[in-house]
Amino acid sequence: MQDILRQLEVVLHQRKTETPDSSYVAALYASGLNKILEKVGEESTEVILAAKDATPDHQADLVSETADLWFHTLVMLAQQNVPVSAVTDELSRRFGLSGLEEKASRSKPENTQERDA
Ligand SMILES: N=c1c2ncn([C@@H]3O[C@H](COP(=O)(O)OP(=O)(O)OP(=O)(O)O)[C@@H](O)[C@H]3O)c2ncn1[C@@H]1O[C@H](COP(=O)(O)O)[C@@H](O)[C@H]1O
Repeated sequence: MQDILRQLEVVLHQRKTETPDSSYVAALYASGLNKILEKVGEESTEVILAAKDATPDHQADLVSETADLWFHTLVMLAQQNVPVSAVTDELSRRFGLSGLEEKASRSKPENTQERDA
């Protein structure tokens, strides 16, 4: 895993014992899961808008908005006590596995779908 993700994860867990007035992350925890999820949704929209921006220098905005989204996603994982390594391990497990093949292995035969409906 990238060092910055590891370092940030340590800080995010440390913030659980700090006061909201001294830390943005502690303030998010104090506001609760819904506020954290709201931020994840908000930052997702900002990433989409930055990616669709047609100006020549929009890449800097896209990088910044993606960093905001990743950051808030990391806060969500920490709040839920899900280690970042669980996500990177899952990506490693999928590495080299065709998305199309994986999707095909998930779909049920038609007659089974009808029976389960
Ligand atoms: N990487 C980040 C990081 N990225 C973005 N942000 C904050 O996320 C917020 C982004 O939200 P918005 O753009 O919507 O701005 P906003 O209007 O201030 O947000 P709201 O008032 O709507 O909640 C800003 O306040 C940013 O400063 C971050 N805040 C903290 N970190 C890391 O987390 C560590 C701990 O932060 P503190 O808990 O504040 O010490 C820091 O040392 C950094 O490493």
